[in-house]
Amino acid sequence: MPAIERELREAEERRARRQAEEALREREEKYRLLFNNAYDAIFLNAVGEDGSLSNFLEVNDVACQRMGYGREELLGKQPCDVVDEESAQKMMGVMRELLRQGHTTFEMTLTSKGGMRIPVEISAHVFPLGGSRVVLSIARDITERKRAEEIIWHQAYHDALTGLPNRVLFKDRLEQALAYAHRHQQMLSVIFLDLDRFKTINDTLGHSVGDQLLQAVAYRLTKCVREEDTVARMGGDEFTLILPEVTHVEDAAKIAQKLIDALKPPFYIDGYELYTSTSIGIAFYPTDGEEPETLLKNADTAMYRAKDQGRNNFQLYAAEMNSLSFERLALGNMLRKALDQEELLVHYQPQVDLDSGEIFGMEALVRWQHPELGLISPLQFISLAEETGLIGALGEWVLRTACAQNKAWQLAGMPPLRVAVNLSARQFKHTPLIDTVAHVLEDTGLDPQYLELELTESIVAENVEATITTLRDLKAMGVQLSIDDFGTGYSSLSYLKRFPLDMLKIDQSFVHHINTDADDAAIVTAVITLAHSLKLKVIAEGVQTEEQLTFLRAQRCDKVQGNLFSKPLTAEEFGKLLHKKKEERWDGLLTKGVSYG
Ligand SMILES: Nc1nc2c(ncn2[C@@H]2O[C@@H]3COP(=O)(O)O[C@H]4[C@@H](O)[C@H](n5cnc6c(=O)[nH]c(N)nc65)O[C@@H]4COP(=O)(O)O[C@H]3[C@H]2O)c(=O)[nH]1
Repeated sequence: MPAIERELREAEERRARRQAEEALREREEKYRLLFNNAYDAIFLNAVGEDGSLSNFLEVNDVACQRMGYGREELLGKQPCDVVDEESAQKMMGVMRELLRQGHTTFEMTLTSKGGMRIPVEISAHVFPLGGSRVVLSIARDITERKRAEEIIWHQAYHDALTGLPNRVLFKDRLEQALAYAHRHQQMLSVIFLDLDRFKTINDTLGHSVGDQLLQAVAYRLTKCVREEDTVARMGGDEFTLILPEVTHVEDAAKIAQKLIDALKPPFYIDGYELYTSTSIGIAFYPTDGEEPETLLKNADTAMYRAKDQGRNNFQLYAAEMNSLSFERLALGNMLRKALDQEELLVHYQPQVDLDSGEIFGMEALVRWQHPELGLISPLQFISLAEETGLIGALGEWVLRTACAQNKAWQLAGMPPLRVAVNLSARQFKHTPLIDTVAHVLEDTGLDPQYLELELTESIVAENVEATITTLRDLKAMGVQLSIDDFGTGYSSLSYLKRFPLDMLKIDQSFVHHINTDADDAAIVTAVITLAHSLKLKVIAEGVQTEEQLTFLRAQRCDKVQGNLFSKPLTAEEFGKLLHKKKEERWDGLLTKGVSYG
């Protein structure tokens, strides 16, 4: 081919190549323009062998802008780095579907660099590219749509005036709460509340004032309950509450009282000082019904009973519970005051060593001297103190009083004795026991060896490992430890070996019948033998007769306590007894069977 012709052809080829390259660049430019100016964020990822997604291979400008990242920065990330935890989990399920079908659409939430959550609808497709597979994801920002959906949802399920859940949402929540309570075998209570004489306010002062009052009432009601409780407005002046996980009837009664009290202070609306009160009905799952409708109906019935009773009170659907619950509620409030107003006192019951015949210690027993009701037994108020959370303060008060009194006797020249103080199960579990005991011993100056803590079987059997740790800490302090009411509870002897105990206390219910009931006698004998084999001392409580004492001595019981020797005494009486007994032994008593006190 002539040179000129070759040159022309080559020039033509170069021109064609340039044109093709130009066309390719233009096309690429167009695609890039489209890619970067699309309304949606676009991401490209490779799919690994195991179906996982690679780092972003490509992202458009919109993706960078919305997510607040620079391009290079975003390219270094994986999808799971830019979504919240819930979305990350969702993506795993979605990936399976995507790889199976080749495409899918789903909603999730992206997290921007600044931590902002961006709800998006993702449309994802899988394509083959260069021998492997890639996923192209187009993410449409649906913030506005979500907001609109939320507003619509809120309007459908909430009361427009107060913003509280409405009847529909209340029913839905109640159904869910009932299903949960059923699964976990828990109680649940439904409260129905109606404002007293609301109609009068509405009719005389107008709807605007009425509406504002309802809003203010709604606000006060929600302040009385926990976040997981539901307060709803059923319409008019009727409100309902769901209290999940109420463990005692008294808990619901207490909240009802709180609601009543919350509405007592005046409301200031449009220059008026308004007073309202409420009548409340309470129904419980499962005792008063298992269906939402039944529970609501029964709470409503109880509410009408409260109205009949003169308004401004609450009633339980099961009428027989009312007096009990009121009584305990009132007593709980009184107990709180009793602690402040020093109506509590400690009595001391001597404990006698059967070898020496001497008083070796005393049990501290709390008493409540109520100004009108008289002396109230601890059996009545200890459980109440546990339920109301007062046990921590009460227990510490008893411990401090008993230790201080014991130290005072020692300083007065009495032979040093050991004071035994009861610990309740809740006190053991829920209060910083070790710190409390250490502080009390330090403050009172009592040598730890003169303090004994009496635990019940239920304490030690409940959480063995935690109990062992606590008991070891107490023991390390030098405190004595005993098990109270032995034999009444869990009858598992296996733990005895594992606990650092000093003494075992035989419950008085066995002691009472040791001379008449062969079984009780056999149990007492067995317990003494067992305790001795574990190197524990045994004390029998509730010893009332000489026959019982004779039996216990024959069985080699170490120590005794009971009305045969002395009933629990005031601190003053006990001091006098110590004075009197300072020189004497209790042998005479033991052999002659004379009782003191
Ligand atoms: N029938 C009869 N009873 C006798 C005799 N000897 C003693 N008792 C009574 O038996 C109870 C012995 O105390 P407990 O088993 O620890 O049983 C105590 C203890 O579990 C609890 N308790 C008392 N004070 C406290 C305290 O400060 N804290 C805690 N957590 N519980 C306490 O209340 C329970 C009852 O205490 P109390 O009514 O003082 O009743 C005392 C005592 O008065 C007797 O010969 N015959």
